[in-house]
Amino acid sequence: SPNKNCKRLFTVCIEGNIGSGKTTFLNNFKANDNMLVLQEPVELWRDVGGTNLLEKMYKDPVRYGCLFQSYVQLTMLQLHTQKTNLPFKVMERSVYSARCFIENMKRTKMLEKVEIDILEQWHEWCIQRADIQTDLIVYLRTSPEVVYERMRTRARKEEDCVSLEYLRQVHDVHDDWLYNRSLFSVPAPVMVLDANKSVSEMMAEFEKCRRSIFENRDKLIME
Ligand SMILES: Cc1cc2cn([C@H]3C[C@H](O)[C@@H](CO)O3)c(=O)nc2[nH]1
Repeated sequence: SPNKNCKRLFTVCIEGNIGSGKTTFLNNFKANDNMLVLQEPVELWRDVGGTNLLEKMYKDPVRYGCLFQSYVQLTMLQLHTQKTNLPFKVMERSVYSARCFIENMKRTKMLEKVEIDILEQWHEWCIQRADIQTDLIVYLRTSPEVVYERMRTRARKEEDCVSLEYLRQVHDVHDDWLYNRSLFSVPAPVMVLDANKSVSEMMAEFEKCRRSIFENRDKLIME
């Protein structure tokens, strides 16, 4: 049944590098009772029937990169297709940014051609056949040096071997996709925010973003 104001669901995906402030930004949306807020299912990736697949991927990306990304794809697809009667859904990352991480593994030769082919076929099927309507992408754009410091401070144990060089690579793929628009097609309008700012300065950015989502929802929805 359509949500209470009889308009179709409006979906926002928050994208950005590791440490770009997505979770903090996303948590602000939880204050709205008309939004389904879906954080990245990292806890699932850390415990796949007792296996910490995130840790294994970072320790041995050649051996576990493909398996990890295929599980990420499944868990993201589950979130994209999660039904709600609420008018808004806000997700942390997406099957689109999953493709960015796969692209980076391709660029850095972590994946064999056959692994890339299978992951891309899965991705293509998701895009063609699954209902993953996206209406707005919010890109928390950062510099690799800034997110490197934040990542070190946050000290997620699986990331303790992540280098600044890796963050530069992930940044470049996100920038090619969402800023330079020179990589994959962009499935929705993009709002680029300067996420190098402090948490308090980001609150103002968040407020602007939240207001423009509500005010421009009708305009932003592409029929
Ligand atoms: C869609 C998608 C999210 C995602 C996260 N990650 C990693 C980056 C961080 O270290 C951790 C949580 O975002 O998982 C990844 O390697 N590949 C991914 N693909």
